[in-house]
Amino acid sequence: MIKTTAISKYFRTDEIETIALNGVNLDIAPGEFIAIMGPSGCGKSTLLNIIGLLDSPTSGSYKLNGREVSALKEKERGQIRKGHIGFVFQSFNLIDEIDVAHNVELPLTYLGLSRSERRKRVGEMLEKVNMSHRASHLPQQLSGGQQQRVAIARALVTHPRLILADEPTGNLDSKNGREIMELLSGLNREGTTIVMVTHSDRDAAYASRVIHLFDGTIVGEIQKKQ
Ligand SMILES: Nc1ncnc2c1ncn2[C@@H]1O[C@H](COP(=O)(O)OP(=O)(O)OP(=O)(O)O)[C@@H](O)[C@H]1O
Repeated sequence: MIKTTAISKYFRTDEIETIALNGVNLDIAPGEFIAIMGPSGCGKSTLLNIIGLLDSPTSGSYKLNGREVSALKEKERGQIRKGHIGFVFQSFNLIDEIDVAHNVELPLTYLGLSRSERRKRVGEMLEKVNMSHRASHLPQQLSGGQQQRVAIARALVTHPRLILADEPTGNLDSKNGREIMELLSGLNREGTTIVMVTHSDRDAAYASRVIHLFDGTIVGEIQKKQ
């Protein structure tokens, strides 16, 4: 599903050049649950952003479902993202001014679905994350764990085959964090591929494979026995 070959990413600001990724080779099959770990600044978010087509590599090849996507223009990258990739962030990134149902509906407005189809999907997703009873609340009226469940519903509403999560439990207490991990784990069992950046060994324990990054390079990998 995901194949990167010798991916590198340099950031240039004035005179300083930062090498965020340095020759990353990664092969992820459909249905895997990957955790990416490593110290602060080692390139985890950069790698996730490239996998999610939010950014392009400076060099190297990235094939998503067999298609070379490393050098696509932002417009094309956006089109692939819209229907195929769901994002979950540490800070939830919900829109404060609109209620839960409208937040979850947002990604569907770009897909040209009818209003009734959109409503149906939003209802299904809120049920899945156990948030139907809060559909007309504003995000700020919810706990952190509830906001993250809404964010996951929003990531799922387009039925993506790939979910990318950047420290999804980073702002949650351990009980809410565990609930979010159980939710992601259940989605993975249903067939969704998940790539997650995490600092937490407890969260990484849910993954089928853990990849360790250091200074922009993969330095180790642990495959769990099934
Ligand atoms: N837009 C940018 N411009 C310049 N440098 C950047 C940019 N984004 C990231 N970097 C640099 O690239 C390196 C990798 O950053 P990245 O955010 O991928 O690390 P990370 O492993 O996710 O860190 P953390 O665990 O602290 O979130 C860092 O040295 C960072 O300062």
